[in-house]
Formats: sequence, structure tokens, C-alpha cells
Amino acid sequence: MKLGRLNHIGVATPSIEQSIAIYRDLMGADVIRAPFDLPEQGVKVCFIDTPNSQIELIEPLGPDSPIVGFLAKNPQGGQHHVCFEVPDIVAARAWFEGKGARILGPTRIGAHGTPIFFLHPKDMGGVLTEIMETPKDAH
Ligand SMILES: CC[C@H](C(=O)O)C(=O)SCCNC(=O)CCNC(=O)[C@H](O)C(C)(C)COP(=O)(O)OP(=O)(O)OC[C@H]1O[C@@H](n2cnc3c(N)ncnc32)[C@H](O)[C@@H]1OP(=O)(O)O
Ligand SMILES: [Co+2]
Repeated sequence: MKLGRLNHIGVATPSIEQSIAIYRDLMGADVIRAPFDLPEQGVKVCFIDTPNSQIELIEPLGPDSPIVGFLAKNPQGGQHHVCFEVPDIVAARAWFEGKGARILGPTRIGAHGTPIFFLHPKDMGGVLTEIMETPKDAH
């Protein structure tokens, strides 16, 4: 397998609206897409476009959100995960399983509408890493 494009950096926040203001007013972000809920993943999401990638703002949706623990430890929010693209999510999952990396949960549909899974941070040098199949109409 080859290292693919960095699709986004996930940033957990207690308030997507407050974080949007930072990227819009302080960082001069042009394109801010409307936030949307992803209940099956337990998050509200807002993508901020950068020239070559995206910031994915994520706010907990409900008490069982997978980012509740992270925000309990980091009440201001913070850098949560990175996401790399692969051409084939099934082949990628087999690759990582073959390498003994811990995969968190089933492959499921992520915020870009394509299949994703997560690699445990302990197997990625402390970095929670999302693997995402490249959207068919991408780039
Ligand atoms: C999918 C929609 C969207 C998309 O892009 O399509 C998203 O990206 S949504 C993102 C939110 N969803 C997820 O993060 C799903 C995968 N995450 C998980 O399963 C959990 O967050 C998990 C298992 C990584 C951590 O769960 P939890 O915080 O409840 O467990 P612990 O506190 O026990 O953590 C265990 C261990 O991992 C360290 N940890 C936790 N979160 C992170 C992190 N974001 N980055 C790095 N390390 C992390 C934590 O410190 C613990 O380490 P220890 O040394 O044992 O203290
Ligand atoms: Co993500």
C-alpha cells in the first residue's frame, strides 16, 4: 500500500459555531460548508476548505459520541485525528489487518459519503488515523 492524500485533519470542538468563527474571522477561511449531523457516527461535522485539504470540525452528538472522552480530557477541543485517502477500502483494511494494526470498529460510511475505518492511535505513534476511500468524483 502507498501513503495517500491527506484528506482532512479532524479537530474536536465543544462548539462548532465558535470554531467556525476562528477559521472564518482569524484564519480567513473562504469556503465554510454548512454544518451537518452525522448521528450514526455521533458527531456534528463542518468542513473548512483549505487550498489543499480540509479541516473537519467535529462536535459531539449525544452522550455516546466517540469524542466525549477526548473533550473531557481536552475541554477546549483540539487536533483529534488525521485522515488519509486510499483507492480501495477493502484492500486497505486487509493490508492493515495483515500488518497487525488494530482497526477500530467496522468499515462504515463517513462524512464524505465513502467507506472509512480508524486505526488505533497506539499503533500510529499516538495519532488516531482515519482511512477513507477516495470519492469517485474527487480531484
Ligand atoms: C466518521 C465521521 C467523520 C469522518 O471523517 O468521516 C469522523 O472522522 S468522526 C471522528 C470521531 N469518531 C472516532 O474518533 C471513531 C474512532 N475513535 C474511537 O473509537 C475512540 O475515540 C478511541 C478508541 C480512539 C478512543 O476512545 P476513548 O477516548 O473513549 O478511549 P480512551 O480514553 O480509553 O483512549 C484510549 C487511549 O487512546 C488515547 N486516545 C484517545 N483518543 C485519542 C486521539 N484522538 N488521538 C490520540 N490518542 C487518543 C487515549 O489517550 C488513551 O491512551 P492512554 O495512554 O491509555 O491514556
Ligand atoms: Co474524519
